[in-house]
Amino acid sequence: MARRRITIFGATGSIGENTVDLLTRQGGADAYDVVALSGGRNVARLAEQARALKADLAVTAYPECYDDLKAALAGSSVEAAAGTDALAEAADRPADWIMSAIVGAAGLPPGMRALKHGTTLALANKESLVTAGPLLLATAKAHGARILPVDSEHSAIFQALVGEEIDAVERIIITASGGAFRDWPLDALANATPEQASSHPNWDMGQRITVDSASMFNKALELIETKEYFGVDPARIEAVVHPESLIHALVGFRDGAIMAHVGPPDMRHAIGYALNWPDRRDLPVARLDLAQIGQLNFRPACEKRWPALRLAREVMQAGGLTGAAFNAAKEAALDAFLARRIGFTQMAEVVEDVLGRLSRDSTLTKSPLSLEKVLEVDHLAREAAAEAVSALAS
Ligand SMILES: NC(=O)C1=CN([C@@H]2O[C@H](COP(=O)(O)OP(=O)(O)OC[C@H]3O[C@@H](n4cnc5c(N)ncnc54)[C@H](OP(=O)(O)O)[C@@H]3O)[C@@H](O)[C@H]2O)C=CC1
Ligand SMILES: CC(=O)[C@@H](O)[C@H](O)COP(=O)(O)O
Ligand SMILES: [Mn+2]
Repeated sequence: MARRRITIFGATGSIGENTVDLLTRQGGADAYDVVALSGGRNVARLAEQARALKADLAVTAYPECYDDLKAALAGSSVEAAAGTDALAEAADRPADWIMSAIVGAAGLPPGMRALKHGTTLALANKESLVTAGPLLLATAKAHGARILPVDSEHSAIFQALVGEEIDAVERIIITASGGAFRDWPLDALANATPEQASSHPNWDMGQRITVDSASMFNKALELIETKEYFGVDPARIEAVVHPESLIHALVGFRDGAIMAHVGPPDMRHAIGYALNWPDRRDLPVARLDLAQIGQLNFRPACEKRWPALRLAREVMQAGGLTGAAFNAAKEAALDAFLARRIGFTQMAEVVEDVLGRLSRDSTLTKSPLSLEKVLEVDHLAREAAAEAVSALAS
């Protein structure tokens, strides 16, 4: 088999590090041609990864970090670059498999750009589908590109659907751990701190998705992601709380059968599946001892405790650019919570407020979907969220 050319956007993050780990275990620079790695502020780690994998190019998203990256790469053959244009240029470099693992809406433009070259995009960045799902899929189709899901639930659904027709699907169920505050009394949530919200019961992930897990905004994004990627009617998509995070998703078929994907909470499974697809290779993940586990638990995902789930239903119903507004408002609310400007439960209030304001005219539902329009709505929603945060914080 020809050596594959690989690029990783977001290499220094949690998904990025797991991807680098798998590539290294599968032969690293001896087995792959690493085209480009991108990171943000952690340029020391980015340079280390780029040297180890003999990458052609290392890009930091931040121009002010360029000098440090250049210095960290001194004496190596790795080219250094910085900024949004450099990310776009990295996406233009021919690659066979690209990991999209930047966090937030910032991950959308490089992924979109890469799809125009007909690549395979391993998509961890769920925000791309939430903000611009139909556009992303249409771009992939128009350019003969492929999108492979990496989010654990969506990889699980994808695997459960191998050999099946989507018409045979009756329901899709994604599981939710319930996050850091699953067992907290409802009235204690308002005083939850960023430190408390930043600890996940089962998964080791970046801080932002970990807090989103506690607020259920992660599951809200994933409901929308399911609708966009698999094209299933939202009424057929459910979330259920499963505290053990061992079943990642279940697909129910019209004959009543349910196929569940079971595995340890280790993202190297979903990343490795996408990396080796359509083959399966040995992966360094724990093997489950079901007798030892003994039992698996499930409980309803309560919309009173987690209003993000109700908001996700509204977003799926409205469609169009509503997902872009929802995600941007959520990102701004999360920033405000992490900065201690608003409380934990106020994040959902901010998002609901922004959706209410931006839905007053038909911009979100009637405008044609383009990258420019998504970025415009993203900007408007962040402005509206800043006002909502100021009102709550004053
Ligand atoms: N972590 C997980 O297990 C899972 C994550 N996901 C999704 O994968 C994506 C990545 O998550 P995760 O790895 O946890 O995130 P991390 O915060 O751990 O990593 C994010 C990566 O993006 C870089 N980055 C941050 N901000 C920007 C920006 N504005 N522009 C360009 N690059 C930026 C970071 O650089 P640096 O650190 O150098 O500053 C880092 O490389 C998210 O969309 C998340 O929802 C989905 C399922 C599971
Ligand atoms: C690993 C992964 O895919 C995360 O998105 C995970 O689902 C987070 O756990 P929660 O179920 O707590 O949101
Ligand atoms: Mn997930």
